[in-house]
Amino acid sequence: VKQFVEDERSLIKTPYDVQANNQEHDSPTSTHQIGSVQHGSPCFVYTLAFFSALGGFLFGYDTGVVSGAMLLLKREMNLSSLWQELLVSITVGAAAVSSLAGGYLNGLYGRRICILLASFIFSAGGIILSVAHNKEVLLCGRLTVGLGIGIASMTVPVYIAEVSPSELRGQLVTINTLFITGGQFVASVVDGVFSYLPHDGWRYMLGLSVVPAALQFLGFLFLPESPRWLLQKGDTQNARLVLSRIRGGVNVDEEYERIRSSIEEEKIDAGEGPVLWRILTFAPTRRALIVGCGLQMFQQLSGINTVMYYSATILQMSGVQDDQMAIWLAAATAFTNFLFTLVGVWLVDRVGRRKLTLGSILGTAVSLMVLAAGFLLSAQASPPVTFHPNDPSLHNSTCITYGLCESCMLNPDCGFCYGKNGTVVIESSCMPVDAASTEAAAAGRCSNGTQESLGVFWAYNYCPTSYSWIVLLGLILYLAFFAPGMGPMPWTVNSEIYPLWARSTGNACSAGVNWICNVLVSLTFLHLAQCLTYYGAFFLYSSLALLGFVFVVGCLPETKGLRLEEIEPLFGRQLCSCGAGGSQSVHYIRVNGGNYRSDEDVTDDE
Ligand SMILES: O[C@H]1[C@H](O)[C@@H](O)[C@H](O)[C@@H](O)[C@H]1O
Repeated sequence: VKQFVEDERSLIKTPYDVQANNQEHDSPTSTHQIGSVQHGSPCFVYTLAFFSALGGFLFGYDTGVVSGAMLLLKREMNLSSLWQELLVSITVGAAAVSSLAGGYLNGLYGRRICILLASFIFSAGGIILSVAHNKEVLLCGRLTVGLGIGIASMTVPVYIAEVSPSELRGQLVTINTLFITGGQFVASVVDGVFSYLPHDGWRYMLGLSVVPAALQFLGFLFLPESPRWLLQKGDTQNARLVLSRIRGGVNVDEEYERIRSSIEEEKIDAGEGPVLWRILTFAPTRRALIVGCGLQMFQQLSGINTVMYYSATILQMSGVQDDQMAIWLAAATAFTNFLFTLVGVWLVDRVGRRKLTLGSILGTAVSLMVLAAGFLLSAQASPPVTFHPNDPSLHNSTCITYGLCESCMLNPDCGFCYGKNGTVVIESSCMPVDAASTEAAAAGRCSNGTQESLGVFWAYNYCPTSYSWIVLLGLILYLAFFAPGMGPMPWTVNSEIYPLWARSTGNACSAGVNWICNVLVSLTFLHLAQCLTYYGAFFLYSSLALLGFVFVVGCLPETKGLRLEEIEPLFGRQLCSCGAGGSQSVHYIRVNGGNYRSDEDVTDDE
């Protein structure tokens, strides 16, 4: 530590620093031009962003890997559907709880310790999962990784935002979401590869997350704390050293002074009592919290995780019969999500957060309508049940009571067994699904292993249709619109809209809202589909996305290019009147230490 401090001290005295100081004094405008400050080489900042975003990778990997692992686990451990559901949702539930707790830990111990803690928890969870010998230990492992995901999901964007120069901030925080979708893609490839192993493939799937987790842990042993957090805690010397290190010595004094004076001003705003109470009772932070939580809520309510989770089914509807093929096509879906998030990284600091989010959510709503229309047309053309097998073992089954493939498919206990004459469906029946696998019927022509020889097909969760191309089109459009904007922007915007004193708690609340809505949407999708059918469910998501569009039009100000300290004033105006891109032309002044007002409205006396 001593050596580190010495090194850092010598860094301050570099010619760079002298040059920076001179420049600053020569140029009277340098502290007031929005986004005009040129920083030194961002190499170190990229390194910081990479190691932090490994947290995003683990978030994506651990949420994505479970669907493939479950296919093997349910066979090897004989899991009931309740246990399968438990193993999937306990992770998301734990993430919701720990993201909320993460706010407190972040404020108290700092971003770096929280990232170290999350990577330690991820490693421990990975180890528990890979050596698990029964389902209870598995559950404990899934709960552990969930705790890691929650802390990482709220800490990493905050850390990256706080160490980035303003002109790169959007891009660097969005890289975290790129890593989330990258993690989901890698997980689907790992699932595909290890699904060929006859035994224990799931141990590798679940255990491999230890590698990036350990890498992040080791990396963060050597990486610094956020200078903003250090300054807030009064550790001025280290804050100055770290800032100098991450800026390569350029413009350090200016940034240091700006953060320091903003912390001083914030002390006046912050008031007394618990942070959440102070956020709620101070208008600008209350508005920021509504915007942050609203964005996270609409991200999940527009159904990303059902689309990802059911992509295999959607693709099966498009005519892919083979299960192994469906796994690989689900990997293609995850890759598309990743690819379009890359577009978001490229766009965010060019077009700005507001335009990107608006275009994305509108496109998402339209794509959901296309998806719904595809499902609607498929349902209308749903083939009827024409063959009723006379098997006494089926007499108690509800499956044989359905008259259409559509209703048969919506019952998770049933599947559709049919023959083909050219493209026409013939001799179709609705049969109970095999208890061990959804790949075959419990009895009759479509029971295990006999389909091919009898020339019949088994459709679980979908109906044979000629409109599947519309559904496929909807899926691709959905990912193309959602991934660049609605995927990353809620995380990016939340990392920058709160003042320092409210940042940990604000992000904890909004991340909590994200995880709670995630659980809600995933747990209700099947019931929703049963009550409203697939097209009803997707029309509902589409309407929610449209509602989100209205919310974004009214409430999301542009934060592109602004320094973190310049963003709070944007929320000094009434909520839902922060118009498009106003930040570049309107200047705000804090009046008498209270609310911000546009400088045009403030009199000289004030
Ligand atoms: O931003 C991410 C990303 O879009 C992921 O693909 C999704 O699974 C997460 O729920 C979301 O928070």
